[in-house]
Amino acid sequence: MSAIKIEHVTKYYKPKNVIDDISFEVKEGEIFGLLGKNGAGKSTLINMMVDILQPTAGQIYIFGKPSTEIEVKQRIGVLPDYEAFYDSLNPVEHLNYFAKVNGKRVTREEIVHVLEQVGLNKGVITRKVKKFSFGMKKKLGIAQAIITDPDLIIFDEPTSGLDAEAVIQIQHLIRSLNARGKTIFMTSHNLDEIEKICTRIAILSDSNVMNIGTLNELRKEFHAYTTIIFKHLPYKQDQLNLVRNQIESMSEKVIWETEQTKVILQNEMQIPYLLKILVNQDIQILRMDVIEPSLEDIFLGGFKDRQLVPV
Ligand SMILES: Nc1ncnc2c1ncn2[C@@H]1O[C@H](COP(=O)(O)OP(=O)(O)OP(=O)(O)O)[C@@H](O)[C@H]1O
Repeated sequence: MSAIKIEHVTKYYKPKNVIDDISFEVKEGEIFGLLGKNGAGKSTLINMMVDILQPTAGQIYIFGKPSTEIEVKQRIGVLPDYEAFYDSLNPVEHLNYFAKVNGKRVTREEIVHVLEQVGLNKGVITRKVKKFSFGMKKKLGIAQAIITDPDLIIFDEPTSGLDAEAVIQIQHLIRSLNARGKTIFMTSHNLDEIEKICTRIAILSDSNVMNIGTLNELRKEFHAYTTIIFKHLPYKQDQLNLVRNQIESMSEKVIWETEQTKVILQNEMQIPYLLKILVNQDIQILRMDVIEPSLEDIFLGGFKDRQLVPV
């Protein structure tokens, strides 16, 4: 069953649709990453999923039921893009109250355990939230998203503003929640993070999900370039002439150096052909590296019809 099903959803904010007729599904058990530039509509979409905002048109289903149903809401935990804490409570009191309001009883031990998981240790959990730093509030928001043990957890930029150690801790937590069967839907501006953690990725652009897939599928879809770098003994002059003609006829771009050649290919299926050229000309290869395009190359390189610029 799909954990999230978005069907022809539109959201109009004067003077235009910020989300314009988008449809996609997130399967149970996925870590699904939503990418988009500032203002692309990621938070608007999340707020519609959790029924804080109503779509202008379209339907959203969570675990097969309309997202407006109360029993569905109880299966979702969310870290929104805004803060909603009671300043005068400490984090233990806050999570206890939050869980109660959502119809779940949690023990103090469970709360302390969740706070530890997000990096809020015993030293700070008796402090009032109003004294918390930005990063501490972000961690509390993550704790709030998971305290009721929901099946679907939605994180809007879970690691933005956190220090490096906390980022690693939260990424580890997201993976371990997923390993326990939780479906994760997250946004992030950290492309390395999305690349590292997410099983599938959607790119939201101009109010439409332009593309969805695994990193490998996106690489193919965006015609991302593969770079081959090989180190070799210096070419002899006659070798160089022959190799140059053949490689330049198959490659987007070649950078020739005395003992290293960098070949940019549009298609990894060209690699065997490249190897054949080198072997036939008896080039003495010492080392070879294949550099796959990263999510950053894909995202910053442009969308479907704009191909990436080779480096
Ligand atoms: N209440 C509102 N009224 C009018 N326009 C709004 C409202 N909320 C958001 N918008 C507009 O909708 C668009 C999408 O905003 P949204 O916050 O969803 O983007 P985002 O992808 O989450 O951006 P960021 O990465 O900066 O958080 C923006 O152009 C924003 O100005």
